[in-house]
Amino acid sequence: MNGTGDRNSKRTDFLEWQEYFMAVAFLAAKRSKDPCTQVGACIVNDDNVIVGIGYNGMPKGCDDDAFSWAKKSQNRRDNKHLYEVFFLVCHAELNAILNKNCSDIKGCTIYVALFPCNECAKVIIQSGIKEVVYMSDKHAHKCNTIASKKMLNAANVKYR
Ligand SMILES: O=c1ccn([C@H]2C[C@H](O)[C@@H](COP(=O)(O)O)O2)c(=O)[nH]1
Ligand SMILES: [Zn+2]
Repeated sequence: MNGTGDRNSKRTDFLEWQEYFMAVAFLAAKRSKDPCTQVGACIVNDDNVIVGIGYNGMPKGCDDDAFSWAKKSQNRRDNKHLYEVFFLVCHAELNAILNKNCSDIKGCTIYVALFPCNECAKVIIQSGIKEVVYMSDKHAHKCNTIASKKMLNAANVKYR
């Protein structure tokens, strides 16, 4: 339909590219087992072709049921964020980059549900991605997000 019910003319209520790619990122996030924060990422090239998708999950071979998803376990080694700094979980952006279906993602854009952390910013920069489009910046006040923005700025990776 075209938004007015007219079946003889082009639809007008279709998803714009950006809405579509962000929706794909959110769909990928639905695969995450993280009880608190589900993150999806979708990498797109200049031809509007999706070249990588990922979500936050335990590394391959690390059983979702054997590794802890807790944030504040008494034994800090059982937390998904070991010692608040190192992560057990593979982040959505890392997975999307590792899952790329082409040899090179230089110049691509990554759509993410959550602003990338410092670790993801490093991988984004090194992969040659030139732009980050994000939905939530709920950790903007945290050191890792501030460091992430500092690195992205220095490397001339745009974000919006
Ligand atoms: O750049 C990022 C930052 C975080 N994530 C994932 C990693 C975790 O599974 C959650 C964050 O958990 P909280 O309980 O909100 O601390 O988000 C990511 O994929 N990419
Ligand atoms: Zn990250």
